[in-house]
Amino acid sequence: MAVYTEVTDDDLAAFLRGYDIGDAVTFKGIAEGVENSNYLLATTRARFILTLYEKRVAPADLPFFLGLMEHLAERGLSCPLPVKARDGEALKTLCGRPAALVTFLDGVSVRRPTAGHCAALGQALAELHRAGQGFSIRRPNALSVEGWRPLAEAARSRSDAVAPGLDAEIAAELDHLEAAFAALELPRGVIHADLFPNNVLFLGDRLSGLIDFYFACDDALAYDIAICLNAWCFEPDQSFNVTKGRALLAAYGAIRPLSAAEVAALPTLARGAAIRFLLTRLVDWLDTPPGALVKKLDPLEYLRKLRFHQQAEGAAAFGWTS
Ligand SMILES: Nc1ncnc2c1ncn2[C@@H]1O[C@H](COP(=O)(O)OP(=O)(O)O)[C@@H](O)[C@H]1O
Ligand SMILES: N[C@@H](CCOP(=O)(O)O)C(=O)O
Repeated sequence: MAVYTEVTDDDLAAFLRGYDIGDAVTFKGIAEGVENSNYLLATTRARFILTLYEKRVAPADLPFFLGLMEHLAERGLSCPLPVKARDGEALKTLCGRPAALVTFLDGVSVRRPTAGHCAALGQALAELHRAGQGFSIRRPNALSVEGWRPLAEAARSRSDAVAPGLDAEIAAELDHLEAAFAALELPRGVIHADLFPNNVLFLGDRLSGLIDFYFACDDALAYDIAICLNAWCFEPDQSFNVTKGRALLAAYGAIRPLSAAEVAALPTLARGAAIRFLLTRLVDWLDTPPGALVKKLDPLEYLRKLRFHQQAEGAAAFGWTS
């Protein structure tokens, strides 16, 4: 579920008086999502998403997220556009939480992406990276390599209960990745950092929008590709689908060609992307109390992806062809 903060009809009416977007017609909580409280609002003029930012989103980061969506939308990317209130501000407070309205995007996310979906995703990711150029606010990636060991420490005494030997396996991988990442020098820019299938909308086979920019940050652009290869191109049996990887990489490269250094770095970046989601899922797995309504995501799915990358040799394992 993703309605942590209940908004009453009176709260909503008072909130909407600050906007010039018509009167509320329907208002309902959205079950999907993990981080924030989301509501679908239809007014006499249009549909919107109302988000109340919950505890994992630092209020100091909100100008980055909202400003980024505005920057990308102005450059033609199909992403939510923050709606400004009568006072010109997009960031407001509602029920004691930071809150914002953004435009609603049509489309549905796909559960089982095809190679065609992966190609559309690769193109949109490259377009996002291009459109992000020139965005003036900086946000370091708190979940890049410097952030992984603290997560592992937070799980440490308990991770072997999730899988025997997991703590030692994570520690050895972090030793490897900390050295490998330190040696990378790659083009950087704004990345989405969580562009999983649930954050990409399609109308039929056409990609209609990208959502959920609340992990976006500055990092190596190719790290975003690695996150997507992990999230889009593994099959339910945990085999990597090279056809999907090739489709994603080729479509990305047609818009923003990869440098030789980026191609060479893909296996390392994919290992990093695997441990990043392994660790955040592991901490959530261990810290979420029994009976909580939030759906817990399986950390071991990402352990299996990590093991695949440890065995893989070069970017050809992802379907890369020069
Ligand atoms: N701008 C939007 N247009 C259409 N649907 C949206 C939009 N933003 C969010 N949603 C819907 O709300 C759900 C949760 O949003 P999301 O930003 O992924 O939440 P969280 O950050 O809490 O994970 C999405 O899966 C999607 O169904
Ligand atoms: N993509 C992450 C979880 C974050 O969920 P979202 O609803 O914010 O996209 C994972 O799979 O671990």
